[in-house]
Amino acid sequence: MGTVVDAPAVVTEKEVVAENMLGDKKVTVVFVLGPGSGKGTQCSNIVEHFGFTHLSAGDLLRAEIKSGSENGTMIENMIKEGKIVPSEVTIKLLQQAMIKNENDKFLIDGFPRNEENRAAFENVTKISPAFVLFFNCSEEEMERRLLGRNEGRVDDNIETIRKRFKVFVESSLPVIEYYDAKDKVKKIDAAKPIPEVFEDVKAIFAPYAKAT
Ligand SMILES: Nc1ncnc2c1ncn2[C@@H]1O[C@H](COP(=O)(O)OP(=O)(O)O)[C@@H](O)[C@H]1O
Ligand SMILES: Nc1ccn([C@@H]2O[C@H](COP(=O)(O)OP(=O)(O)O)[C@@H](O)[C@H]2O)c(=O)n1
Ligand SMILES: [Mg+2]
Repeated sequence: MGTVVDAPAVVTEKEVVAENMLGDKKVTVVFVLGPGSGKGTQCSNIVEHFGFTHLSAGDLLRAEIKSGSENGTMIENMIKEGKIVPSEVTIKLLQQAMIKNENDKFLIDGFPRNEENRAAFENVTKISPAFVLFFNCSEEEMERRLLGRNEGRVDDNIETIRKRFKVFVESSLPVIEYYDAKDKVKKIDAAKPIPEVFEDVKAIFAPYAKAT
């Protein structure tokens, strides 16, 4: 009896996800990092001047808690401890928000916070950031800003703030180093007053100026 040889596998037409495409739109994504450094504050300015849509991973996670989602309790516990929520949860929220929005330019604030966030986002979405905006600020200044924020956040207390900074150093800095090796990091001195920080931000975003 002859050996039965498997027929060569038919090459099925795989769904090819093209780089930086979201459905049929090509998107520009900028990651914004640096804990308690004024990311949200500066993102609002960028939205106003350069026509980006601001997506804060932290805000999306907090909205998910409020919506009564089945993941709500888990997310709340992670935030209270300053820990990073599993990527699948955060990426789903970011992806949904990008798909829902007609814009093609997004500021993704507070993400990717660790290697798992970074790798999973690139694998799932095939989107690479145009660059990473890193607001650099000392731990002391970050503490001062977060303790004065007064938004009633469960994680803006000294104990959680210290944990968040430790997580930033251990988990988020390696992500910044990863992109720095690709020459994609634009580091900004965030210790200066808000308008001065925005002057530096403006210089970086000039190529994305809205056509008037
Ligand atoms: N350059 C700055 N100097 C002083 N305070 C700032 C500056 N930028 C932001 N803040 C204040 O610091 C707090 C944290 O800012 P926020 O934009 O929420 O930071 P992040 O999103 O990085 O945590 C807010 O109360 C904000 O008003
Ligand atoms: N990619 C992310 C972003 C936020 N988070 C959680 O949300 C918390 C608050 O994030 P945030 O970005 O709103 O905080 P700030 O850096 O803006 O003060 C983090 O400390 C994490 O617990 C997360 O798990 N994964
Ligand atoms: Mg913020």
